[in-house]
Amino acid sequence: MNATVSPSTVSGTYVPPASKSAMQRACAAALLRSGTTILHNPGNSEDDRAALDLVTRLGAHVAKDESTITITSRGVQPKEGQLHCGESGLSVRMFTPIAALSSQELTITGSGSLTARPLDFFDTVLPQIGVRGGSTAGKLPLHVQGPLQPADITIDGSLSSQFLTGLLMAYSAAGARGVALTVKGLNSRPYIDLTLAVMRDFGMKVPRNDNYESFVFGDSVPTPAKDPLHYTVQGDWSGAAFGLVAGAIAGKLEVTGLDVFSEQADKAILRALMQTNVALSIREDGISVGGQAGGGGLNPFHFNATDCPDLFPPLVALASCCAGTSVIEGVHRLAHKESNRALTLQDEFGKLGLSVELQDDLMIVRGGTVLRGAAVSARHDHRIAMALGVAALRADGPVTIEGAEAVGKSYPQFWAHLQQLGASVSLTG
Ligand SMILES: O=C(O)C1=C[C@@H](OP(=O)(O)O)[C@@H](O)[C@H](O)C1
Ligand SMILES: C=C(OP(=O)(O)O)C(=O)O
Repeated sequence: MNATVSPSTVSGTYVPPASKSAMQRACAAALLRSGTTILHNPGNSEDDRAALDLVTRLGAHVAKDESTITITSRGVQPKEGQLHCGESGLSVRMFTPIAALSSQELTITGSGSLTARPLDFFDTVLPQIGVRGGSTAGKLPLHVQGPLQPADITIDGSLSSQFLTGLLMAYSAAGARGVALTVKGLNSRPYIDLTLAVMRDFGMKVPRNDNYESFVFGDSVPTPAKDPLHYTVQGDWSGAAFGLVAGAIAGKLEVTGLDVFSEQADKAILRALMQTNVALSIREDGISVGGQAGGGGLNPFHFNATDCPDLFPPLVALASCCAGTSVIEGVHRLAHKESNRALTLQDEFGKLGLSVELQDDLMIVRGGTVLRGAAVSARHDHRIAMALGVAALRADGPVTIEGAEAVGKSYPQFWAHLQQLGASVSLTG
């Protein structure tokens, strides 16, 4: 599908979708408890659907109605030997240790960009916790046979926090006691805060976090959550970052449905917006962004995105409209996402005439000149598609984004939402 976005202004109220990071964690936590969980504001992205399919195959019963999803479980009891993670990095990395709680032999597969993403972490870690199997030359498919036995181990947290998320959940469900997960060089730290928050909300045993270097499971026994457990999935700061940037560069929006106290990493978009001097008001019941007092331009910004790497694409769209050079740190975190995002941002924004320079860990974006209308590609990456769609609002002519359906991975309603805000978007093919 192609999306053609013509220069437009946006206005009105914007409500982002449910966070797939929160939704996938909630699915895992619902699988791990004995009882019934009712998810309110459930997500419907491709990654969310992959997680729901995984919990079904791992033994839970999933029932959907118009506004909720009910998951009934008695813990991990696989019904199938094959697990499919779609394209979701979080699902494969979180559900692999969870699946290995069972003693059944399981094969874990995925599709698209996930088949190229690194999983060799499991080859060194699984044998230390009683799990046989591992990856296929560092990639999918994975083969595992548990049962996983929590032990004191040291892991590398620099490539991705998602492996640690899975281990924390699996250790907790296995009743870990008197053991510690030691982590070297953890990146994407707020995602671990989100994991621990979901575990707490689901009445799971939560380890002590010693400065993100050690997670210690003590002797305490958690109080089980009430049954049925009602859980509301938070609005998505990662998706909302695109809406907030659209408001900042091309109009004025009122954003609701976000928890301003959320643990989500991408809430940090607010810090970058503040540096640009955009008119911004942050309240518990909503955020208004855009419509600069006095009509002034946006200032460039310097932002470290090492712990919130998914913000790079919306930040590049924002930087394209700032008068001067913006610098984003943390480029090394981008190599193994749905695409190598440093290079795809450079190539695709380059077609719009934007200079994106890569210098070691820095991305240098020279904003301030009007983007030109052109044909670009989403490169099978949802966040690249959305960043191009938002930047196109301020181009000098239509921008056609090929492969626009990529948004389905995290935000299927993205193009419809942009249209509802008044943007000219036509979808073809
Ligand atoms: O745990 C999560 O929900 C995620 C963690 C981050 O990955 P890394 O930990 O690999 O940086 C992020 O990029 C991804 O989109 C979602
Ligand atoms: C990288 C992403 O997700 P995941 O790693 O879960 O596939 C993303 O949503 O940008």
